[in-house]
Amino acid sequence: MLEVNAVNQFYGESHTLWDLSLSIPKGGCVCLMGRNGVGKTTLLKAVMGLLPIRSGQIEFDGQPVNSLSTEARACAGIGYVPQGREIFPMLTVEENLQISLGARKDRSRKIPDKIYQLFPVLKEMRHRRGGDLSGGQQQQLAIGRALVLEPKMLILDEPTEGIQPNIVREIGEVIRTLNQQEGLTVLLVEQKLPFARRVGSDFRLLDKGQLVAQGPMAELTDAVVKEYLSV
Ligand SMILES: Nc1ncnc2c1ncn2[C@@H]1O[C@H](COP(=O)(O)OP(=O)(O)OP(=O)(O)O)[C@@H](O)[C@H]1O
Repeated sequence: MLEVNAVNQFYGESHTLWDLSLSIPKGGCVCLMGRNGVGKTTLLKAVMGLLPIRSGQIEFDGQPVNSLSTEARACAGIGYVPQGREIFPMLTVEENLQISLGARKDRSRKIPDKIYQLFPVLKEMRHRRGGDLSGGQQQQLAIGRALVLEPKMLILDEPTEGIQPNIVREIGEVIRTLNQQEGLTVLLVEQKLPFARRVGSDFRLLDKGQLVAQGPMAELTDAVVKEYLSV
C-alpha cells in the first residue's frame, strides 16, 4: 500500500535518510522502530510531504505521491497523527474534528459517528476546548481528527508518548480494532516495546537512516532488540 523507494533526505548538509526503501502492505499494522534520532519522524514527514526529499520515490495505493501536496496526500487516503499531537487548544473538540472535514470534497458530511464510538470521551467533551483535555484525551482527539477523512492508511508518530497507562491501553485497543476489524492499514512509530509487540503485526527497524531489520513482530528477537534498540 505504501512503497518507499531509495529515498534520500537531507537537513541542509546533514544526510538523514540513506537510500531508504521499505514497503507497508495493505492491512498491515507495522511498527517503525529504532533509537532516538535514526530518522523515524523524518520518514513519516517525507511520506506526508511535510519535508522535501532529495531523491527516491514514494507511492501510495499504486500512485506516485512525490509531487502531491500534504493536503492532496491526506485526501488520497493517508491519515497522519503527528508527534506532539498538534491539536488546536482554543477550539472545542467538535471544532477540532470539523476542521479536518474541511479537506473533504463532500463538505456537507458530518463528523462520522464512528469517531465518537471509538472515543466516547470525545463525545462527552465535544463542547470543551481542546486545551482543557488531558494529554491522553488530546491524543485521542488527534487520532479522531486523522480518522475524520476516513483514510485508507493511518500513520501515527509515538501516540503513547507521555500518556498514562490506562489511556495507552485504550489507544492500543482502538488501533487494533481499526486494523483488524476495519482493515485500516497502520504505520506506527513506537518506542515502547511491550506496546509495539501487542499492537503490531510487523516491524521495520531503522538505524542511521537505513532499514536494518524487518519482519513479523514475532521475529523481533531479544538479540535484535539488544543490537538496535537498547540504549
Ligand atoms: N528540522 C531539523 N533540522 C536539522 N536536523 C534535524 C531536524 N529534525 C531532525 N533532525 C535530525 O535528523 C535526525 C533524525 O531525526 P528524527 O526526528 O527523524 O529521528 P527519530 O528517529 O524520529 O527520533 P526520535 O525518536 O527522537 O523522535 C536527527 O539527528 C535529528 O537531530
